[in-house]
Amino acid sequence: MSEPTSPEKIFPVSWDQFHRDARALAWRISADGPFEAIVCITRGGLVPAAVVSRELGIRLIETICIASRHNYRDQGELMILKQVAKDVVDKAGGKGAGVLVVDDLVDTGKTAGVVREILPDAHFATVYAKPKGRPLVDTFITEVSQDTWIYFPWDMGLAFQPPIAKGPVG
Ligand SMILES: O=P(O)(O)OC[C@H]1O[C@H](OP(=O)(O)OP(=O)(O)O)[C@H](O)[C@@H]1O
Ligand code: HPA
Ligand SMILES: [Mg+2]
Repeated sequence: MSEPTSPEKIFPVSWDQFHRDARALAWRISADGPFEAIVCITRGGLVPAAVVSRELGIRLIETICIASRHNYRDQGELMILKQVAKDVVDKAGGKGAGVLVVDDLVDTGKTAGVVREILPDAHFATVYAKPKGRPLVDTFITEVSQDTWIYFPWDMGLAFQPPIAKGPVG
């Protein structure tokens, strides 16, 4: 995906907003439980998983470590660096029933599709969703267009903003 140029194609998220959205996700999921374990998709899923586990009182947290963007935005070959532990997969019939899978967002759905193959009966939750990946998630909070890039707070820092009107600053 090329760099978006118009402001509406850029979706920056502050820590505050991310916390609020992750907590809203926990509220929305709470009726679908109880869940025995969370499987979070690293690395992006680590942050919402911390918030959701605190809100829903889930203390068994497992990871599946997947890397797909080896070069910032360019999606490359999807690599599973660490699988889900067998005892978590084996819960409730071996297909992930009672397991909550958490990620920060679903974009093309490639990552979610791979995890769904491993845990077909798990409940899949992301904070944000883009249209292509949306059918793969059970619960999400905010949808953005496919050509929007979401900037997460852990990828950003404070920076000077030039005024909207052109011309010399000051
Ligand atoms: O729906 P998809 O097109 O598969 O994209 C979504 C995935 O891409 C990002 O992870 P990434 O692989 O970049 O790694 P990271 O979580 O370590 O940043 C994001 O955190 C999702 O896991
Ligand atoms: O919009 C995005 N933002 C950050 N990481 C991502 N990984 C896939 N899509 C995105
Ligand atoms: Mg990720």
